[in-house]
Amino acid sequence: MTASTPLEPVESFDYVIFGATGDLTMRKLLPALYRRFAEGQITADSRIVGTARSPLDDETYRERARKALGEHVRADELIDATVNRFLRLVHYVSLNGAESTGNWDGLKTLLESNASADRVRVFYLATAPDLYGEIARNVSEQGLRSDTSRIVLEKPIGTDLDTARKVNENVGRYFPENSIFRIDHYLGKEAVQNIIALRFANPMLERMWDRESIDYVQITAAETVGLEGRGGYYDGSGALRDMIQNHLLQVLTVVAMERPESLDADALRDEKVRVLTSLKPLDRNNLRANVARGQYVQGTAGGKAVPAYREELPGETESNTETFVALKAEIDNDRWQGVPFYLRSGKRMPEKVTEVVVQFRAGEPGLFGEARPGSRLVIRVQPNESVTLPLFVKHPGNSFGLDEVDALSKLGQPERIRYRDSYEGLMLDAVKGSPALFVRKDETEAAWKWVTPILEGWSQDETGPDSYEAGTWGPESARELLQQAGHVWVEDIAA
Ligand SMILES: NC(=O)C1=CN([C@@H]2O[C@H](COP(=O)(O)OP(=O)(O)OC[C@H]3O[C@@H](n4cnc5c(N)ncnc54)[C@H](OP(=O)(O)O)[C@@H]3O)[C@@H](O)[C@H]2O)C=CC1
Ligand SMILES: O=C1O[C@H](COP(=O)(O)O)[C@@H](O)[C@H](O)[C@H]1O
Repeated sequence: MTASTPLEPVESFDYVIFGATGDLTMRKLLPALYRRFAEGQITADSRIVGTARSPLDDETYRERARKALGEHVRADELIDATVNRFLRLVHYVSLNGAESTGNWDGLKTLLESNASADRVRVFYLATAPDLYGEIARNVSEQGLRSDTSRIVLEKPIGTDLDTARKVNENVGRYFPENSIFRIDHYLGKEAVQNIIALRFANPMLERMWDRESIDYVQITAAETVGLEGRGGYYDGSGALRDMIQNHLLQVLTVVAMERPESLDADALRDEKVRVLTSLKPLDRNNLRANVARGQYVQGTAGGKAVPAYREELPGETESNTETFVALKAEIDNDRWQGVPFYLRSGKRMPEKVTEVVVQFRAGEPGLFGEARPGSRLVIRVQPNESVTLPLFVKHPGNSFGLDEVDALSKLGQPERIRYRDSYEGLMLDAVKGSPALFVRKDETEAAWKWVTPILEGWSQDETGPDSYEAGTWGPESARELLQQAGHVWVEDIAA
């Protein structure tokens, strides 16, 4: 299997991962670095230094890493000799990142050995976010931060506006904003980046991308999985914080932003912030009409009976955490006034699908009889990335009957081309110091500013989430949300 374009090697680097024994590192970060190493983008003298509190030596950590690659990299991408060469890059330092005592000297000695002073250092924080400030402080005060250092922050940045500001402030004391890379892996997805190309490289679409032509937009990120052992984290989070505040709002900004002056990081991010700050506020006064929340009960997933959310939680039965959210967002600007953006994400849905559906307005009655239904542009983010835009054409024969055909179908790549995992490109962008696909401080705070009143409204509403059966598209209230405006979710159109 080949990848889309050959990759240029990046300069040698040291990648220090805090939280190196955790799920994210094992499932996403190490596999991403391995794949880029296998493709020749990472030089053999680069180093990947895992740190966590667990007392492990290099060899034990490498064996864990080998096992993780075996589990999370596809068999046809795993080559023993390449894995062995990759593992030579991997080191481990046992360290409590939140404490100033401990083996910081060990980490420093390792980083300073056999490396020039200006070698790029990336500190990737894959721990709980309440440790970010302390880790940033220690990295800085222990003299590990250089002019060519960057710090990558995993989501979630806080749990509401106040805590997000604190995380940003605490990290910002030790790292300048241009070296802080807030990762949102949805921005690393090819099909999300492709929305920018689709909108601004096709004058026809660019001209039609507004309230004159577009009736409404749907952005769905549906998952079939439930808690997957992450109940401790998820129950304190819920779908709004876990998916909407970050991933879906990021997709929304890319769909809705004005044409940026260039593709430079700040030009793009300025436009994205403008979208976020133009979102009409949702709060307890208008929540019921604009937001539906749900929690799954027993049902079926992948042909198997699955338990209710509350039964999946360790020892907890009364949780009111939402595993599904659907909401209507409106953007208060000239381009989008009156156009609903329906956002929806949930666990235990019938299928794993992330999709943007742009519903164009219906036509007038005319030559072909009744008003023609509006076209629907469907941008499939995952799986099977594609873009489809059905058009009506004349049915072959003497009469003017119509057929619907996919005029623009499957921009997805030929079969043998591998769409790279979203973490791969982003992790290497951090090495290159390219922040365009990372979230700026004001973006993350603007997103929290919009989301926090929803959380506050819910906390004052004792009704809790509506139930939905696992394996369905969420509670009835999600359908009703669209029905008010005569709209329907895409699966109901197809049904
Ligand atoms: N897992 C996922 O799919 C995703 C996770 N995230 C976010 O990434 C972060 C990590 O998630 P995940 O890997 O699932 O979490 P885990 O609980 O699996 O891992 C946490 C890691 O942090 C380490 N750790 C905890 N305390 C300290 C400390 N004081 N100093 C140094 N290391 C410490 C732990 O190791 P030890 O106990 O040995 O110290 C462990 O390696 C979280 O913020 C999560 O929300 C974001 C997107 C997806
Ligand atoms: O950030 C997260 O994303 C995943 C979904 O990511 P995807 O790339 O598979 O769509 C989600 O399962 C997880 O709960 C959330 O923390």
